[in-house]
Amino acid sequence: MISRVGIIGAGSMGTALAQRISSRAEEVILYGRKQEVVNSINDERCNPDYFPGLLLNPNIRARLIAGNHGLEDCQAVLIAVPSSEVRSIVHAISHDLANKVIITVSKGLEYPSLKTMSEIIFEESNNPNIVCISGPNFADEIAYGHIAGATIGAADPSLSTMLSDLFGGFILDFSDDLRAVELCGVLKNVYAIGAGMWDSVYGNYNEHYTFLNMCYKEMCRFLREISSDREIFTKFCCFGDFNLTANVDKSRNRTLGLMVGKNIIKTPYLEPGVTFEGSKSVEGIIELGARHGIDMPIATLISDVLNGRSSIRNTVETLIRGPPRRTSRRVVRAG
Ligand SMILES: NC(=O)c1ccc[n+]([C@@H]2O[C@H](COP(=O)([O-])OP(=O)(O)OC[C@H]3O[C@@H](n4cnc5c(N)ncnc54)[C@H](O)[C@@H]3O)[C@@H](O)[C@H]2O)c1
Ligand SMILES: O=P(O)(O)OC[C@H](O)CO
Repeated sequence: MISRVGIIGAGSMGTALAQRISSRAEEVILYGRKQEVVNSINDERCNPDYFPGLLLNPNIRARLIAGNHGLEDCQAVLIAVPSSEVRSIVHAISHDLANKVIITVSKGLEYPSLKTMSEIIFEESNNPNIVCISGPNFADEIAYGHIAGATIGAADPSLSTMLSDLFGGFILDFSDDLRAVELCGVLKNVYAIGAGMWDSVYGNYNEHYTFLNMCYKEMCRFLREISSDREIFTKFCCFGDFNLTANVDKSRNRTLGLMVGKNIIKTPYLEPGVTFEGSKSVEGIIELGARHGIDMPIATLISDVLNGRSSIRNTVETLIRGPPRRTSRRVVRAG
């Protein structure tokens, strides 16, 4: 039984999971960067930055990440920061991670190493007891106790059993291919951006679901090559999270695609404080596909638009009609 859990990252997902699992643990310590947020969580049981209206459970305590006091007393540590921060954070707390279960929820890929979060965590901590939790999981709905499915990805089945109780509030499925579960979360963010881009040009239902099917086909082609779990396609980390993020405007990745497609923001862009994981992992997913001999035309087009190498309309035309054919042009001279 895991009685004390440390959660690194007092953001939307860290706070939401603190609320959700604190009903199944003796204590949850939420580590944040801002003293005022730590004070608010401890004094008013509220995280004003993310869930100002939510009264947090009384067994959630907050501490500053600096010094990570109390982490040594936790049986499990959950990493809930943007993927770009995982390596530096795990490196900083690695001495406190021995003999613990480490849980990652970050849906990103390190570039240019192309390593997943669990690969980074193992490199920095030398602790193999790593589990990924991933699925159709908007943090606010997690925080407010709504039903949610999630896949527990773990190479060691005993870890899945250990976490089944802690995450018993979720509807769970399981995979022994931890890396494949993580890569589902990376892929779905990329295609969510693409769905936003597409829907900014095409608003009909047939067009929307035609593109969604094209994305899911490419995602499954990738997973067939890299996943040892032949059932991954129907699991919450894959089908559920792909559909949630690509279809729902609450998704930051889908919203990014909509804003780019509507020219509301130009790329490359600086979005301080907002976690857009897909834009940081699209290049890595294309390169990882290439390493496995997998062509990723849709992810490539998404990258082209994100990086200003193509417009969304050209992208759509290319998707529908294929690359432009070279036709011999007869020049008719005027006069
Ligand atoms: N929000 C969701 O619905 C959701 C659901 C599932 C998974 N995730 C994943 O969880 C991860 C975290 O995303 P989020 O949505 O919680 O982002 P967020 O922007 O809501 O919160 C990120 C938090 O991490 C903190 N942080 C950033 N760098 C840090 C550092 N170096 N040290 C300590 N704290 C640091 C920030 O201050 C912020 O509080 C992402 O990979 C995301 O894909 C998010
Ligand atoms: O807001 P997004 O696009 O980062 O998606 C959040 C979660 O990953 C949904 O499962």
